[in-house]
Order: sequence, then C-alpha cells, then structure tokens
Amino acid sequence: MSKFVIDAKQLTMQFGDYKAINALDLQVEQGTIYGFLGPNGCGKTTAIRMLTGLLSPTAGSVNVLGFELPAQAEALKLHVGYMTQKFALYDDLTVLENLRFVARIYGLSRQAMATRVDELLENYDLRPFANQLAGTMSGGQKQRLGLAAAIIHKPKLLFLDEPTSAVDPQNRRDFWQKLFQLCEQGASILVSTHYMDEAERCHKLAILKQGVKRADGSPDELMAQMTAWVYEVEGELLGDIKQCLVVNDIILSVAQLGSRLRVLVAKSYSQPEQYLNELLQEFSVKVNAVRPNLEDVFVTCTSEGLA
Ligand SMILES: Nc1ncnc2c1ncn2[C@@H]1O[C@H](COP(=O)(O)OP(=O)(O)OP(=O)(O)O)[C@@H](O)[C@H]1O
Repeated sequence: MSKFVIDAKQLTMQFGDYKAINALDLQVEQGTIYGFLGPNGCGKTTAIRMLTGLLSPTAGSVNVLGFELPAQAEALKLHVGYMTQKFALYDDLTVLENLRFVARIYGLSRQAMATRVDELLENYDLRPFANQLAGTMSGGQKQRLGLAAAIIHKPKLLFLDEPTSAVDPQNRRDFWQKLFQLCEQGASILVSTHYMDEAERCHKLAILKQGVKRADGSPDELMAQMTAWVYEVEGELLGDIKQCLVVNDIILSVAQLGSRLRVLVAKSYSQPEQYLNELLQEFSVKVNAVRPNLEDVFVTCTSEGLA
C-alpha cells in the first residue's frame, strides 16, 4: 500500500450550481494527524463525507487505505471510524449499552466485545458512568463516549468532524492526548476544526475556503510561507488608528488584541514598517514586527479579495 492513507485528486462535489468542494488534492500520511481548517460552510463536512465513502463525488478520484471510492466504499467502512459534529449515539441507552450496540454493528464476537468494551471504559474514564443514560452525561463525557464508540473496531483511519466544539479547554487537551496515543498505536486521523490551538497540534493541515484549498503543510511551513508581514501597533486611540489602516489595500487585516492592534501587511510591499510609521505619523504609536501564528495564516488565506 502507498504511504498515503488518503490520496485524493481533484475531488469535487457540486450541489446544483454550487461547488461545495472544488478540485481538492489531498494526501495524508500514515500515522499522522491531518487537520481541516476553515470557516463555517467552507466544505469540511462535505469533504469528510466523500473521504469516508458516504457521499459520491461529482468528479475526481480518491483512494482511502487502498480502497477506490466510491466503488469500494462498503469494504472501507470496516476500516474507518467517524465521529460526527453532533453526538450520534443513543441518549436513552446507557454508556455500556451504546458501546455494546456499536460493537455488534461492527460484528465483534461476544468475547471480543466484552474485552474491548471493558478496555474502552477504562481508557476513556467511562467506568463510573457505565450504567448512566448517555443523554444525561456532560459534554466532555459524551465526547469521550463518542470517541470510544468511533474506535471500538480499532480502525486504521479515524475521521473527526469538529469533535471538540462542545467541550472546555481541559477536556480538549485530554481529548488530544488520546488522539496522540491512537497515532502512536499506528492510527491515522483526519480532524476538522475551527480552533487554532487544535490546528497547531496537527502534523499537517489544509486551510479551506469556499471549497477550495488555499494552503497546506505543517504549521511551521504554513507560517513560513505566509504572504503577509505581521506587526503589532501599540498606542492610544486604537479605534482611530484602525480606521486609518483598514482603508489601505496592502493592509490585509487589523484586529484589536487588548491594548494592541495586530496588523497583517501584504508581503508584496517591501518596506512595511516604514509604511506603517508614515501612515500613522499623526498618532503616537509603537510599531513592532512579530512572529506570525496560525491565526495569521488562517486570516491571510481566507481574507476576502485574496487570489
Ligand atoms: N446535501 C446538500 N445539498 C446542498 N448543499 C449542501 C449539501 N450539503 C452541504 N451543502 C452546502 O455545501 C457547503 C459546505 O457545507 P459543509 O457542511 O461541508 O461545510 P462545513 O465546512 O463543514 O461547515 P461547518 O463548519 O459550519 O460545519 C455549504 O454551503 C452547504 O450549505
């Protein structure tokens, strides 16, 4: 098998006149966590549904774990796990009943089911809730149950669609720790997210906008390839300073962070610091060059008007 667990070429999904995914090329290496980052409605779920074989693309080709989709979608199902955005288990079954139910769907024998369910109750801190109805659990507990159910059949590839949207930062950290453990055991993971701290944890990621991949690579590569300079402007009258900056074409974004403005300047301009100082000479300001972060990359890639 190729070293790629996902190899998609020119994958396209058209709903009527609208291209939800437009000519997506994607390669995900075995044993890695790959992130899909993008604003609401950019096509993350649609892409994941095509990569799991649940949705047939209107054009392009995709090979997942050696299976050609959509032709071999049925055979692929036993080898992948999929955790959807919303809790997809039964609220009126207990934790134990839910896990046993999913185990039966995947055809685990009685003995294998008992061993695996016990293992998951332990590893995912679900034992104290084993006999509690799933619908009465907290967001974090539901998320652990959702992940346990998605991996009950030990899939080689796991798809997670915004898995942490309903949990607090500590639960998010714990959840990511589990993902890294799964990776160490040989699984590969594709995860969609809105959170920059999650994106930074991925080995590689793609930034999507309106169905088009705007950039991909490791977080470090993406930051190095950024097409904008990043500055922070300190001073008084930040509202007026912002107004003065945003009307300029080479300023891609201005965002207030407490008592500073974070300003992205197009890299096509060669003397950005001098430019900012001249532009803001009527104000008393300090302009500092700073290191880009993933949020800057995201903003640059998804800004309106960028080619
Ligand atoms: N079955 C469908 N029929 C028509 N349009 C659809 C269908 N499924 C998705 N879309 C459209 O495709 C676009 C992408 O939707 P998708 O759910 O993939 O985005 P997303 O990036 O997952 O969004 P979010 O982050 O909000 O979950 C949206 O404009 C959506 O309305």
